[in-house]
Amino acid sequence: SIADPAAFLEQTEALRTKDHSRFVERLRQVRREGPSLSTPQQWHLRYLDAWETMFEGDYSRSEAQLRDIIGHSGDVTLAAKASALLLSNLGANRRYDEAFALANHLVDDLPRIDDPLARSMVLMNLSQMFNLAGQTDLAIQYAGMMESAVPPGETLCYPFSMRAAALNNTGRLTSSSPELTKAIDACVTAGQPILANTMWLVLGDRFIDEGQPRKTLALLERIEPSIRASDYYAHLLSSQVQRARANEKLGNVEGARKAALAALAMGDDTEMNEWMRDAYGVLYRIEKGQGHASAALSYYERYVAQDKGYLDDITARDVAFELSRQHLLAQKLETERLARQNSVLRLQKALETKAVETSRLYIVLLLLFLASVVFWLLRTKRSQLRFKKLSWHDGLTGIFNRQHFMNEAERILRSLEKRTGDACLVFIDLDHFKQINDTHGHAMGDLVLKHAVAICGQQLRPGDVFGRLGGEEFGMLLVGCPGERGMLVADHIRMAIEASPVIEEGCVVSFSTSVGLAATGTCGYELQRLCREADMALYKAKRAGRNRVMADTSGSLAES
Ligand SMILES: Nc1nc2c(ncn2[C@@H]2O[C@H](COP(=O)(O)OP(=O)(O)OP(=O)(O)O)[C@@H](O)[C@H]2O)c(=O)[nH]1
Repeated sequence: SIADPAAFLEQTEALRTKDHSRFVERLRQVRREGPSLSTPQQWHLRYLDAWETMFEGDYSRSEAQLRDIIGHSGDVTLAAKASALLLSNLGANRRYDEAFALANHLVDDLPRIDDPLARSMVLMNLSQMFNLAGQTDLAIQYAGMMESAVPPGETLCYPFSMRAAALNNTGRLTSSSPELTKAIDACVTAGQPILANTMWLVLGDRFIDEGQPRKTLALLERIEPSIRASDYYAHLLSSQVQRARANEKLGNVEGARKAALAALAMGDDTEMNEWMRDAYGVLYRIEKGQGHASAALSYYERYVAQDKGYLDDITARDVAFELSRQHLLAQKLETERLARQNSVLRLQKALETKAVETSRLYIVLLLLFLASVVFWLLRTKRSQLRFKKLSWHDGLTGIFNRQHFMNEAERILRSLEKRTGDACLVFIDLDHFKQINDTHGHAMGDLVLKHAVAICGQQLRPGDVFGRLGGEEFGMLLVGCPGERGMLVADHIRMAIEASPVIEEGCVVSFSTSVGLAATGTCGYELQRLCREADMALYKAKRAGRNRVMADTSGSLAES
């Protein structure tokens, strides 16, 4: 019984041409015993069934089985073997277009087929297919590939047979060619009767062509039991035809006729091949030789029909091969075109990327430019402001200069006038400042000016305006301040200055100020008038002995 189904199926496969009847018997055994098979084993069994179906000549059923295996088994090796078998199936059915298309696929697939047996089968069928197409060089090349990688357990029988068959097709093979002898030896040693018979029959043909028909007959005598045992249709037919031809050559008319008729009895009339043609040829010549004109004509017509069919077949193969080659070439060109198109697209993409990068760069540059413009504008604005500020302020004391003081005073007076608010314009002049300069130096003079400004600043309120009018003379606009209060503030300033001398490097410099005041309440809001009045009051204070505050000439305010 079947203990190891996987091994059993392997062994069965190895027997398929070696011992065909045992092969068939073992397939029956599997059916009988029905061992449980894994999915891959089930597919393997289906493949062996397909092989046998084809061997028995049921090509269409075999084709369906093989296509099922190729499409659905999911087993690369088995699919390759099935494809190889399908190739010879299509070839045998003269479906050359499909056969060569498949052959081209298999040539492409070859590098991916690792399994040695599957690879060998593919190579063998490719060799056969190309031999059929008259591409003997290719056929020999694939036989050579088979030869250099014989799978374990296999022999050189297949590759040598393929090579001999291809050489036979070229017309270069003779009965003594070493290629033929080697093939026969290898197949006999390997115990491959079918392949050995194929080679023997080639030898038989060569003997006839070389004018040694006796040797052919002797050979046929020897191999007949094996041919009968194998029950291989092609051999049964071709050996009869060979016998007929050999007998014809020897002038053995009856033997020739008998063999030719036996051959014709095997096939049917729709069959077109060189053997049927040769059988009709032999019969035609026999009838003609015997003067049977009508029989001769009838055989001749059959002969011509077969010959035409055979030649048509050869043409069909050539055309199919040529077509498949053109198709392949077209595919290759298309692939190259696509590759070129791809590289153009790649270049375009690279260009687009570059363009995007460039525009990005432009944007960045533009932004940088804008940023620098904004920065430059800000800087300009800042320096403008700084210059403006500088132009508004006195360099030594930091308070408003004369011009800006006047502008500001004018502006404020305008708005005070509208709401009749109060303000006092106060002019302050340091007393005998020239003496300070002369006695203590100009630097000390500067210090005294700054000191005086600091003291005045302490007496001011936010909103008041303070500026240096020139030299040691200062101006103040006390905003929201009526005359009387202005006099008090001015006197405060005077007293504060008098009470805080400058002490510098052990040197004490005391100084005083004279102050003139003009109030809006008495002089109105006209700046010029206020200035005049304040100036006159200051003059009066100087004249009256300095270190005092005097109000405008309207006289309502007292001296302090
Ligand atoms: N150190 C210093 N001296 C200045 C500055 N501006 C003007 N002066 C000096 O101030 C002095 C002003 O003198 P005068 O106008 O004669 O008046 P005064 O000496 O203060 O006498 P009275 O005003 O009459 O009390 C001059 O000697 C100027 O040189 C300055 O910015 N720094």
